[in-house]
Amino acid sequence: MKKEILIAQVILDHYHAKLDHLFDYLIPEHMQTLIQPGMQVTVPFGRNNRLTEAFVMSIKCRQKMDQPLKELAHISEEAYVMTAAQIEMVRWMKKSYLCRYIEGIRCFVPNHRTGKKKVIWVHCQLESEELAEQQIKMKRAPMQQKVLEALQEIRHAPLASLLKMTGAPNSAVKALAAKGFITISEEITRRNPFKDSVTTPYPEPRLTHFQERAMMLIRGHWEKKPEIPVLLHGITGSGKTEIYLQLIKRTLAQQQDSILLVPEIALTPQMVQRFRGRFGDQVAVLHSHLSEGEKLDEWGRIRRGEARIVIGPRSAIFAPCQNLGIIIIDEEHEHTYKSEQAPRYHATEIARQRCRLEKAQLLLGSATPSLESYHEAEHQKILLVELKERAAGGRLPQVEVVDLRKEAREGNRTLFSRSLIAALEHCLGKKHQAILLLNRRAFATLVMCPQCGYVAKCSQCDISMKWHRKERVLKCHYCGRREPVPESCPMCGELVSFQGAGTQKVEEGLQLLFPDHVVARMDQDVTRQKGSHQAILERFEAKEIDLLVGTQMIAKGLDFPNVTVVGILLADTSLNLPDFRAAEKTFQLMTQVAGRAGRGMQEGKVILQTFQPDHYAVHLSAIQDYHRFYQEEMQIRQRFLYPPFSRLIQVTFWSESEEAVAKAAHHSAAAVRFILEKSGYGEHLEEVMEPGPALIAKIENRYRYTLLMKSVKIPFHLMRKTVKYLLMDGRDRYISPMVTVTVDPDPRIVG
Ligand SMILES: Nc1ncnc2c1ncn2[C@@H]1O[C@H](COP(=O)(O)OP(=O)(O)OP(=O)(O)O)[C@@H](O)[C@H]1O
Ligand SMILES: [Zn+2]
Repeated sequence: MKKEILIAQVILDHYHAKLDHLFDYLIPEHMQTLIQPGMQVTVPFGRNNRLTEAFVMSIKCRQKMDQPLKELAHISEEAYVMTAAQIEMVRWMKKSYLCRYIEGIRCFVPNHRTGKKKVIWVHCQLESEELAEQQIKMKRAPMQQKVLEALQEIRHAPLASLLKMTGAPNSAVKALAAKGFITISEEITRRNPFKDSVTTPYPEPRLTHFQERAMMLIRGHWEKKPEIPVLLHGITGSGKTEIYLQLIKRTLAQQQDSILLVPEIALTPQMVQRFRGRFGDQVAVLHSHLSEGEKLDEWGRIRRGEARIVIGPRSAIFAPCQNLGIIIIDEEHEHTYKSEQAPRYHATEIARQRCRLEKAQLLLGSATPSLESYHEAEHQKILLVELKERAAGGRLPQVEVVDLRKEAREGNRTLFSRSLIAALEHCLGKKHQAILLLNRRAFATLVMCPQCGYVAKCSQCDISMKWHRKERVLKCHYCGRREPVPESCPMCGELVSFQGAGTQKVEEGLQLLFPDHVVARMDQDVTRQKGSHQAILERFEAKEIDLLVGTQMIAKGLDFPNVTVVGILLADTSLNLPDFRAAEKTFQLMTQVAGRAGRGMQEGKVILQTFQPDHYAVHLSAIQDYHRFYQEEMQIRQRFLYPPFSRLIQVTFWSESEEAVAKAAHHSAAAVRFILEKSGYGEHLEEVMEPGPALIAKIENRYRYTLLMKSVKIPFHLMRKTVKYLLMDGRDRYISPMVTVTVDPDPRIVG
């Protein structure tokens, strides 16, 4: 009988585009019983057969070989083996996000180069009486005496700390070991990211009536339809965290793993504290502030099932849980769940795929769900469960909208309206605290009228137009439309370009207004250092800070019952972003930050300052009417065919030469249109928009152009395939080597 030939199909551990495909290697006989898909191997590659790391994606059987093949060199036995589900996910990611195999693989198998950390321990071998005796005998060796004295209490200690504690030299320890009084051992220790923090227990409260009901609905639903996700829409302060805790407790009881995603872990120390307070060491955190060693160790604990609860930002969705029971995504609407680098995945999509493949359950939670998720709930693709009351008893804060146009007409051109100052005085008088939000992400220069609040918008896209200083025109960066800069406001009077003030200016202004109170600022400038977020939040919690000023990083998740006033200094900064999600983002941000007020027993008050008090996102967030906002916004999305009524693909071109980048963008658009026309979609070519300079037209001296495609009539997968075929695989024909191209299917940030 003829023997079968076993062939491993591998992906090389290389990021080069030309190597992004499967390579066949013969599996030598002695490996045939050992090898499995998902394993890490070493293969000879290239003309001089350099040994290269690779991953086995599949194994196939052949009767004969079509061509001579090289043999696998080695199986890395200690390395992580991807599961079948993970291999399938990698294939799916490649197709969906147009990334390379290795980029997908590296999400699941991090490139941990640091080995395990070894620590030398000293163990005392003497019983306490004996020890005391020896100590007396050792008068002439005071250093050895000191070491023994230290060990009397603690019995075991890492060598390094023992030496530090006693001031003794290493020779003293060696001498003691030679006498047999102590032993020395080398041990692998876990680098614990929580080693310096104290965990206070977080006792389980009695669920409120509404929480109880929500739990029942969720559990009942999953008993019948475990594959259908749940959207938990709970108002701010409604106690969603407690629902997460309880669901995870059940999962734990079934010996299964849980993943809880949070938008940004540094901003949510309270969440981690609560989970550690309830579940202790079974909680692992994965995030970018951990050292490589800490990351590796946490990863190992998860893989071995020692830590069954994983908390982390979007990348934690790839945690190596081997028996996944549930994934919970808190603040599911947050844009941080979308990766802005290859692979450009969305954590919620990955979660869905993982849950499907690993038979786990998925819960999305938010006070302001993304339109996409709510839309799915409306169409029964996910189950909507609502929490409409605050858990701790308080009510939602009252919101006062302040019209800054009126304030200006009446002579107050400062950043602080009279209502805001009055509210802050009242708040501080009662020894309460306040949060002030200034969203500074206003990098686009807009044309706006401070008299009436008018903003120049594109008539085709309903997006605010960007002012191009050099060319003296207004441009829509979606469709490329150009318009002259109006000399005067078409609504009333004079036009000025709008400039937002920074948080630092606000901080200074507040300190002048309230010289006897402590003002602090939290934004990216102050929090670049590791742990500084937490330090500020701890001071705020300890009431050492009265007024906290910040960017949107203070809007989320914070739960401080003593905060009774929230000031939103300028709602317009995010409202005027040239992004079709600007209204949605504003509504979410306003609602979230307003939700920080009055979470305890005292009533909260919110002052929302704006030039556009009549904008639906502003007044609907003021009355906290999510449902009406959803309906209004959906009408606009439908009229202009934005997601969820279309799917977008964004191609970005980068180059140091503006000419090259413009040429590449235009050639690419033409090529894509040409193919789509050939495929029979000639009537819908307007779905491939005119390319133009990106919202941030130049970064680090490299010019950026974007090409946006809006799939409505042209099928999304066809568009995606066309883009991949032309602009990625065949890019050399249309695009100069000076230009870098990135493709983002379903972009979250457009521009
Ligand atoms: N069953 C309960 N009984 C008493 N207090 C509760 C209960 N559940 C939650 N709380 C308290 O209610 C407060 C708000 O809860 P939590 O922080 O979970 O709100 P949330 O829904 O996550 O809100 P947000 O979206 O604003 O972050 C917390 O201080 C929490 O301790
Ligand atoms: Zn336009």
